[in-house]
Amino acid sequence: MASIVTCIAPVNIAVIKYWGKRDEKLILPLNDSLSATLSTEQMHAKTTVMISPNFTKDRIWLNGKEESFENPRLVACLREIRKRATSKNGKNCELKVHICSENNFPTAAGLASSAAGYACLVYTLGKAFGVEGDLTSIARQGSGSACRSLMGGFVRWMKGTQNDGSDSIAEQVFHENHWADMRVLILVVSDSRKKVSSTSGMQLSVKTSDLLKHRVQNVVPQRTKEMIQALESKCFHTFAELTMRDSSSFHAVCLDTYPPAVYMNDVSHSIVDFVHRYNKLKGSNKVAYTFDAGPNACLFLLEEDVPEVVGLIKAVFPPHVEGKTFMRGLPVENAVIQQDMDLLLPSGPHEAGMIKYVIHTKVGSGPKTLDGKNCHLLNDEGLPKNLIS
Ligand SMILES: Nc1ncnc2c1ncn2[C@@H]1O[C@H](COP(=O)(O)OP(=O)(O)OP(=O)(O)O)[C@@H](O)[C@H]1O
Ligand SMILES: C[C@@](O)(CCOP(=O)(O)OP(=O)(O)O)CC(=O)O
Repeated sequence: MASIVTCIAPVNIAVIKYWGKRDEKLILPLNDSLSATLSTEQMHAKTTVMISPNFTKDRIWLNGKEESFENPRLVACLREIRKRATSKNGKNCELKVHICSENNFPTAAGLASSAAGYACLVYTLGKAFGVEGDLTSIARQGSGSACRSLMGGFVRWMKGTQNDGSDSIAEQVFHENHWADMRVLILVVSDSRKKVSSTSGMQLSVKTSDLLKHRVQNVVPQRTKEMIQALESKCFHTFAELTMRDSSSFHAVCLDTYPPAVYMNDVSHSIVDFVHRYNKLKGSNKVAYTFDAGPNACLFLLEEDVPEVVGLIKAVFPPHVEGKTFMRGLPVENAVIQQDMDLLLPSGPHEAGMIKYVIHTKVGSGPKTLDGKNCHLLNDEGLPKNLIS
């Protein structure tokens, strides 16, 4: 008998960045990291897993196209799930799987698709094979940051000290409702594939950057403690400063890498400048930026400040085409405070189209199983319903 299951999983954005591995194969990090899981309403990976005695080999389709199963990270995740399933129900784990996955946002563009993608893969495989217990140590082997997408709210991935990685797991630090008015704006500067992947960028940093050693030993441990305190007490000013400092510390390591790994571009730096000018005008930190391995900005802010900040973003970085496609996930009308514009725009608005679109979202929950036949991405024969030839 064939069985089929479909799940969705969220993206996460680190406020204390993971950058550098102590073990490439098991994907063990050099430092702890801490992230916010984003709501699946705006951005998610969706994965269907079908197990059937009729299948002759394991197959995977990603965004409508069949991909090779030779990918060692994919193989590792499936092997670990089967290993865990063996001890429970020895029969199913011998059967072959068909996997079909889609992201509802750009893949490999620095928007954490690998995190949502591998979290969803491992979560769905876990459901299909009846595996219980911690899955973060398996998702980690798909992509390090994926282990943080298996839970909602604020999540900490512990570096661990064991050579086998058994203590390098992720845990929820605060539930998604802990800071209910926290909001997130993703400013998409580019959604094309990036030149240097996180995997190879961090490999080179480990080999060549002295600053990375300093970051791992002297910066991250203390900053992580302070970040947890700021989250606990919901002190946005401190949370914002720590978030911005950690983003800059990570990009400084990228520049200290030889040859340098350059992920932020001129638009990213204009966004940094805009945020600092705005915070100065307000007299405290109202917005925080963080950048992953790409030029796109992720802004954290409180709900009450969203209308003003969104209005200002539109004025400072005017869209090419005004309308629904620029602002996604935001139903409210937004106001701009015109009298403050001179301080934010020392030399007038930027040219149109520097920011392609903005996704408005919030902190959300972990992966979910979907119900109903229509939710599956595979048909009764185990082939994708939406195949791109
Ligand atoms: N839904 C998915 N299911 C399985 N694998 C996925 C999925 N989405 C992405 N991936 C894997 O992740 C890879 C993209 O990872 P990459 O780290 O290059 O980009 P990113 O995650 O968008 O960026 P970053 O990690 O810097 O935020 C894809 O090529 C694919 O192998
Ligand atoms: C900058 C980051 O987004 C790096 C993410 O790196 P990945 O998890 O994509 O790398 P691999 O473990 O090699 O797959 C920071 C973070 O998410 O913590």
